[in-house]
Amino acid sequence: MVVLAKGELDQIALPAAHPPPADVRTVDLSSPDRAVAARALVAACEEHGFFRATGHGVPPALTRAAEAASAAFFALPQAEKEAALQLGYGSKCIGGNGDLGWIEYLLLGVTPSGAAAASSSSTLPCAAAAAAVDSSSPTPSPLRDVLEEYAAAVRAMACGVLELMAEGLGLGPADLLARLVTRADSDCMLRVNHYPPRPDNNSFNLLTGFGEHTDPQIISVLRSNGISGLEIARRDGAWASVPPDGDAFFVNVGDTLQVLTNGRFRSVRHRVVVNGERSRVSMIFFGGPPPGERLAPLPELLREDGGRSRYKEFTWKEFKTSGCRTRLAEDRLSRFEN
Ligand SMILES: O=C(O)CCC(=O)C(=O)O
Ligand SMILES: [Fe+2]
Repeated sequence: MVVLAKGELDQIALPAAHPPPADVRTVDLSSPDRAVAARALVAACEEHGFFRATGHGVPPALTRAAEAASAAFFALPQAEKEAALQLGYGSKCIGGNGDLGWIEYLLLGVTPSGAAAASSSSTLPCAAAAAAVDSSSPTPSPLRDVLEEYAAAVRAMACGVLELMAEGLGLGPADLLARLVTRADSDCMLRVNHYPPRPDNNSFNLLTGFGEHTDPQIISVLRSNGISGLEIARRDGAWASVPPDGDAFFVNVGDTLQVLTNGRFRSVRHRVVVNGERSRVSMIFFGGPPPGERLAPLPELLREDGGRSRYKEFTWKEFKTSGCRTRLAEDRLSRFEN
């Protein structure tokens, strides 16, 4: 349940609008013709910063199990959910700076060796979010176990995406990008979002589920149940709705990848609108680099741009610390532009 105080419903109400469907490109990650798939991936990242991934290798039964276990958790009484500290439960507050949504969620820091509740309520840049709560002797949790297994499978897929991307961009070695999200200290997270149906006594048709933003990490890999709500901003700024797809995953370019590619790839602005009578459940893996990683346009790509870097160098920790003070919709990269 999402418990809103007086006046908060007005803050998350949205004007009625029905954006057209987004023209989402599909990339088959298991295509026998890798060069074709790599070109399609690069074109999609340049154009929208967003694509649908098929041939992803994540077992459908694992995805279904993770989603069903999450849905069962969200159906528990509120007090039980709030007591589940090891799962990083939160509701309505997105980040620490006043952004509200019709949402409840679980947020776990994931390392190659396991998952633990994140010590912050945000996947947005915030220094504290990097540090997962100590998981050395966690309380047994079947839900966390299945989410951990799911996160490992999606991380492997994200690595496949980043390897194909490196190939498409002509970068070497093959794991130049993938290794940023596979190190023991990589700052990766799994977020499970639940958008309950619209409240009955609500005079508004549409509510903000998750307000507009870009994801700060390198890459985000999202899947949702069959309920619509995700929208992406096109280059002209207009919103377009993403038709739900129960089998495929959606991949977002994050701010960090925009920087690494010197702006060639676009960190896609997106939001979730709650418009329905049925719950939406989405699970998103965020692939972020280690805190001390120095981030700047890759030299190979700079050469193509005549050596002109659009961004100053910064570490992931610096980016998160600076982003801590921002509201959700802010352009967090602007202060790092040259
Ligand atoms: O729940 C969704 O479908 C997307 C949410 C999102 O953009 C995020 O958690 O960063
Ligand atoms: Fe996002």
